[in-house]
Amino acid sequence: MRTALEPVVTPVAMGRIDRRAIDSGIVGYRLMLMAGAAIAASVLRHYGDAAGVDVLCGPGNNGGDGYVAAKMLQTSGMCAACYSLGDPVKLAGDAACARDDWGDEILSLEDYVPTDGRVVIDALFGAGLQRDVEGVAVRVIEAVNAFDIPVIAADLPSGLSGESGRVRGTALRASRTVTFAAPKPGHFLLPGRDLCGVLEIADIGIPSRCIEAETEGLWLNRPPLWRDALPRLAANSHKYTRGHLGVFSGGYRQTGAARLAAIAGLRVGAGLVTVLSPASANAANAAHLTTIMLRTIDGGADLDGLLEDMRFNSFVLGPGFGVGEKARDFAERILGAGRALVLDADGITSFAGYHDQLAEAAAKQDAILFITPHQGEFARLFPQIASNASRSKVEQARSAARETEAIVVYKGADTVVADPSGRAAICDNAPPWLATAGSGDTLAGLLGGLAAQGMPGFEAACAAAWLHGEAANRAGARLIAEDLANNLPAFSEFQEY
Ligand SMILES: NC(=O)C1=CN([C@@H]2O[C@H](COP(=O)(O)OP(=O)(O)OC[C@H]3O[C@@H](n4cnc5c(N)ncnc54)[C@H](OP(=O)(O)O)[C@@H]3O)[C@@H](O)[C@H]2O)[C@@H](O)CC1
Ligand SMILES: Nc1ncnc2c1ncn2[C@@H]1O[C@H](COP(=O)(O)OP(=O)(O)O)[C@@H](O)[C@H]1O
Ligand SMILES: [K+]
Repeated sequence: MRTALEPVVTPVAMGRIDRRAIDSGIVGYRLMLMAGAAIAASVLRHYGDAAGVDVLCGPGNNGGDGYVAAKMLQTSGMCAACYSLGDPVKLAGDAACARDDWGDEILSLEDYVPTDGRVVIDALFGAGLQRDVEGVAVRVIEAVNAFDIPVIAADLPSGLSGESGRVRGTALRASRTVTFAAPKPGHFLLPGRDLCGVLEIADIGIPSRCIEAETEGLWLNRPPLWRDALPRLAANSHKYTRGHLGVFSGGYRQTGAARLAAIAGLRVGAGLVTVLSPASANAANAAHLTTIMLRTIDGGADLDGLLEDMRFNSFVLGPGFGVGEKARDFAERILGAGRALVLDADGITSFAGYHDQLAEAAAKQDAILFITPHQGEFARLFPQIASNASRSKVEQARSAARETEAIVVYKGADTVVADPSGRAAICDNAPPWLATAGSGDTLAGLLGGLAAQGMPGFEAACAAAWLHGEAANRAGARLIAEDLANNLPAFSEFQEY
């Protein structure tokens, strides 16, 4: 069985999905019963021998899920207590039904005290969190966090924005989070991912057609998103049909980054890889290269000569290259010649303040531009987008992609890939030991190598980011960047993933 795509939906889109399901004849309260049942099942599965469960219920439907879970746990023999934020008489709609079905005492949240041996169900706020948490909710959230007891969050840990993964004032730290129908960006974007603990996605009976109808081009970055676009070898493939990647080297003291990128590009399948080096760095490069070729490129005229060879179809520019006019000039010549360019590191910083010039170059016929900024580089190239903290990392990456006609790989533990059409994917497979010198250079090389093989841009960027994380997982925690290329999985491994 081939696993399906995994859409990620914003809380606003989730509201539309709920409405579609209800309009198609599914009773809204039935969805809440299923949601509460999924939370109760998780408590029983993981904390079935707890002394009891304290359910913290908010003023909306998230609170409703809490009352349903409390009732089910009580029915199954577990001691359950409900605490309400605000007057439970004011609950409306499905949440009021859930309160009535609970039918037992409801205590005030003011009176809640964390107790050792008991489990907490956090049903204060979910998708409807609109502003910073305040008052008694803050006090309770901080008390629970300090007490270190198991917390199962309904939909989202309270205080976490499902849209951006950011904290609104304060947020609970959950052991597990049970969300419904589809995950939200805040489950994967930092710090949200850390606050959710283990994520469970419960099927509450919403038909997949309702989810698909509201999917807004955002997915979890997993092989089903790009495996069909991976380069495939034919019996008559030869090295030139697999593409020729050129990687620019820095000066003689900055050559290692280019070689890391070059070896990754070769290992991921480019037919040929050449390090393009200033004459001053040729000796350093030559001393370390075997399969990878070396060519001197000092100035624009050398590069124009090289670009006459159409077999050079993909380039990496930036790692160790140096910041300045030369990087801008080289990037513009490559894009002007209609090639794929991975602009990384110093290449990105060189365009700080020259962002329009980059967009103009990327719009050239046949050019494909990838930019792979980490947070600091992103802020340098897109200061206005980065300073708008109300927008999620996904929205920031999408804006950057639109503005520069580029495929943006906005790096970090929660790398986001976005293309100018608005498609985006969030990575969640990168281990923290990937934060090591040279790891970004390797990612640039992987991407350059996939682009050399003609893989479409968005898919190539998603595949490169996922393979990078997977290689790091396989290499293990003592990883150094040199290990990444040797730990790449074979494509055949997940073609049936
Ligand atoms: N829809 C469905 O079919 C299904 C939905 N389900 C569940 O519903 C949840 C969404 O429910 P929801 O939309 O009622 O929002 P919810 O998270 O309860 O919060 C809204 C309440 O909180 C209040 N409030 C907000 N921020 C606040 C703050 N900072 N400080 C204080 N108060 C604040 C806000 O007050 P207001 O802003 O109106 O003053 C309002 O009263 C979703 O996460 C899932 O668990 C499941 O049952 C499956 C079926
Ligand atoms: N905490 C982390 N967890 C997972 N991946 C990380 C983490 N920190 C960084 N990374 C990844 O490691 C790479 C680092 O790239 P970069 O910052 O350019 O480093 P360098 O310039 O040293 O190569 C990026 O792919 C980034 O997504
Ligand atoms: K919650």
